[in-house]
Amino acid sequence: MAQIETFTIRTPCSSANIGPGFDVIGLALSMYLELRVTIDRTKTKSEHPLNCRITCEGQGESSGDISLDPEANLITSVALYVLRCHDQRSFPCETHVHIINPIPLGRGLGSSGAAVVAGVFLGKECGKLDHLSHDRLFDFCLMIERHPDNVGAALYGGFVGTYLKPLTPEDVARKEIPISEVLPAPAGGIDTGFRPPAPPFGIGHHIKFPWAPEIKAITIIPDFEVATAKARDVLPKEYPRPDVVYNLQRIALLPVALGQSPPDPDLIYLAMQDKLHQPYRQTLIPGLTSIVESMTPETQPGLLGVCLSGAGPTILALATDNFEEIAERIMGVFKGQGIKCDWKLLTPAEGTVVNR
Ligand SMILES: Nc1ncnc2c1ncn2[C@@H]1O[C@H](COP(=O)(O)OP(=O)(O)O)[C@@H](O)[C@H]1O
Ligand SMILES: N[C@@H](CCOP(=O)(O)O)C(=O)O
Repeated sequence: MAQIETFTIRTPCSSANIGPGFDVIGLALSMYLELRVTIDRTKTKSEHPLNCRITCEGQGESSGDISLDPEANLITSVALYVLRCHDQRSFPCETHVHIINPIPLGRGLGSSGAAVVAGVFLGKECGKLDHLSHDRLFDFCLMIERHPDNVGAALYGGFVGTYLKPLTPEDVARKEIPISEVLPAPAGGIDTGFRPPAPPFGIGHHIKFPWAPEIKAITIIPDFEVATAKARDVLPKEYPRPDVVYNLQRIALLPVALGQSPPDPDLIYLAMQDKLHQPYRQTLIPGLTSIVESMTPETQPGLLGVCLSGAGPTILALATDNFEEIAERIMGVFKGQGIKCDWKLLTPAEGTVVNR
């Protein structure tokens, strides 16, 4: 066995929902979280907690939002969860994880989903847990990120529909245990012999949809964060039946509409409408309703459809042309609310890749 082992893990960001597909649809996009990992097996003792040194560059580096404590950092705490479910208490001595993160945090581009997916792969690689398939890793992800759309896209790549299998009552109880029992707070798990609950088998599933090659994703990223948990708290517990039917009608169209080449702008525009989450999130994202309602393929050549990306505040506009003009128009609405933005043109991406 090589004494110094190195590998990289590359996980895409994602845009979830794409309008009506709340907690179902995900699209992996071409901006990647990368982990550069070195395991120095010549060392027998480490000065770092849990044998792991973390360094970080990119988003979250200067703000301190990405913790360098292996039990607090989302990526390494997820890796520890996988390791501890397999009776390995810590990282191999001595592990260095360098995080390169271009994905803006708390903006609706799946930064936490990417961190969770990269984390399960990190646990698998560090623990030499070769028997863990992608589908089993998906189970681990769903014990942490409890909606499957972002993690499904980040893990498998492309344009995916995700769904949960009906579980036995015992397995439902195991899946829904509090997150604090899956990822204990720092110090809660160190050397206590605590063995976290392993996920039930076969929780999450996915299906890949086709994506027309002409369609590109314009992401308009406002300079403020909306924590996904907060954006879920503003949603109602119950919905009027006409609103549910409205979304069901559109979700039946969406995967077909986005797979057809050449794309039909009117069909896509219609298929990207939503009444289950966007109207409620308007309270957290000034300008959202105006952006979604004021732009159509007729008024904006090249535009196919526009929606909130994930829980926001990023706006996703799908288009075939005139990308800069469309981005400028959306940024203009945010500017009217005193909000600065950045924008990026992205394309569908493959799922997580490990390179050794
Ligand atoms: N690369 C990363 N490393 C560690 N933690 C991360 C990373 N990316 C995201 N996170 C955690 O996830 C949080 C953002 O999650 P969330 O509110 O779900 O927003 P998003 O829409 O970006 O997924 C961050 O504040 C941070 O705690
Ligand atoms: N379906 C979820 C997706 C959250 O995505 P994120 O990128 O904002 O984490 C939701 O809409 O809450």
